[in-house]
Amino acid sequence: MAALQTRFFWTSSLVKHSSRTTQRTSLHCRNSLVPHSSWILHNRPLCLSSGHKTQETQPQEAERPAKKLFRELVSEHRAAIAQCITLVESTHRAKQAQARELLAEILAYLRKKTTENHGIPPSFRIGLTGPPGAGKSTFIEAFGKQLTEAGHKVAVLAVDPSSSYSGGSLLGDKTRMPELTRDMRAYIRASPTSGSLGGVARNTNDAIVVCEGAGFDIILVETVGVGQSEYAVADMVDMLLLLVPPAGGDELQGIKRGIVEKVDLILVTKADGELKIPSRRVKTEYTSALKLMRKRSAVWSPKVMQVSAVTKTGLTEAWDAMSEYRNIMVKYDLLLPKRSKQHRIWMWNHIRDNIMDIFRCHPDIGPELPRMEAEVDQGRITSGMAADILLGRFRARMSWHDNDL
Ligand SMILES: Nc1nc2c(ncn2[C@@H]2O[C@H](COP(=O)(O)OP(=O)(O)OP(=O)(O)O)[C@@H](O)[C@H]2O)c(=O)[nH]1
Repeated sequence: MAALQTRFFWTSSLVKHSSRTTQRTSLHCRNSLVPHSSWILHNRPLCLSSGHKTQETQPQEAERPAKKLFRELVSEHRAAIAQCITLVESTHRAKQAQARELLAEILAYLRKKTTENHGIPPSFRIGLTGPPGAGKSTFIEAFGKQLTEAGHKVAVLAVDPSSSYSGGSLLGDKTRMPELTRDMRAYIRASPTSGSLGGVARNTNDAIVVCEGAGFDIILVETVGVGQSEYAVADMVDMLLLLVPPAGGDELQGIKRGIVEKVDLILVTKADGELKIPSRRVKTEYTSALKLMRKRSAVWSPKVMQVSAVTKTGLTEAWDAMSEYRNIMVKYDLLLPKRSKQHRIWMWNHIRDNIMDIFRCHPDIGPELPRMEAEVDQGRITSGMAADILLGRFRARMSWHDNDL
């Protein structure tokens, strides 16, 4: 356990701070209809500021709700974390204005902390993906406990859009991690219940910021290894881990090649008892598979390691590899640019999702869509022509016309 602590060299003076501006503008984009990103930073939402009184009429102004929540969050009031996450997930308009204000406060606070720490962000964001049954929650429970015992504060968040449809696996579900749930140095948040992957991903991105504001220095983001959620998580974290079970065939247990190309560390789970030998074989398979893949980074080659959450073997070594990765990213000034790039990706994802919704719900477009799709299906019109017609109709009805641009 001492090893876990002493090898955690995060404060390097080698790194220069490089991407504050990009982070600031992109992470705030809470609503794609906001006209300019700086508006959020420099103006309080109109609905809140309109009732502002002068000192003469109201000498003791009540503390604004977002300000109060922020103060409680950074003072590490435990209840404030859930309140803040609920606020940033809210779809209520007035609450969204408060959420913007809260996130702006947290981001400013985190920027300050990053600057004070020579440009190194105060948290390490680690994504965990893997097929159902790979042993993710058991690993998080054992690994998370080791980290908290070594003095870290660990937040566990989840990206699982399937849970909102099927009521099925609730990642981050407290019953799956009983010890970590009771641990005061840990915080576990089940998957948000809002619908689409885009919505869930957006909530998770904001929840990461809240947890960082609350002082969690390790943020574990768990996802199911199905659908698109595993790709989404890759763009939310500093490092991506793939957990694979020791059983399976020659096809790398059906794990998509695409995700293997994105991972930074592969952990073959359940390396204990009778599963020790299959686990070693799977490790060899993945090591060979990685050698055949195109090298993604000049500074880091993904590793494959064996772990057992039951016997707790390999956990310290896995943490050492994670710390090494982070230290390398910091040393070569790659961590903040990686985050900036991710924030930009998500800003455009949210804008795209919102604009698609506006387009589909437009009164001149929505009713036309089934007919247009049928025409395209039957080959009466090309897909390009159909898109041109619909977009032309949409553009004609928007308040901004080509002449205004
Ligand atoms: N022998 C052994 N079994 C393990 C280990 N880790 C997990 N398991 C078992 O593997 C099964 C699945 O573990 P989970 O942690 O629930 O796996 P998961 O990836 O979170 O699965 P989902 O909840 O379906 O996504 C359980 O029966 C665990 O007891 C391990 O290190 N060794």
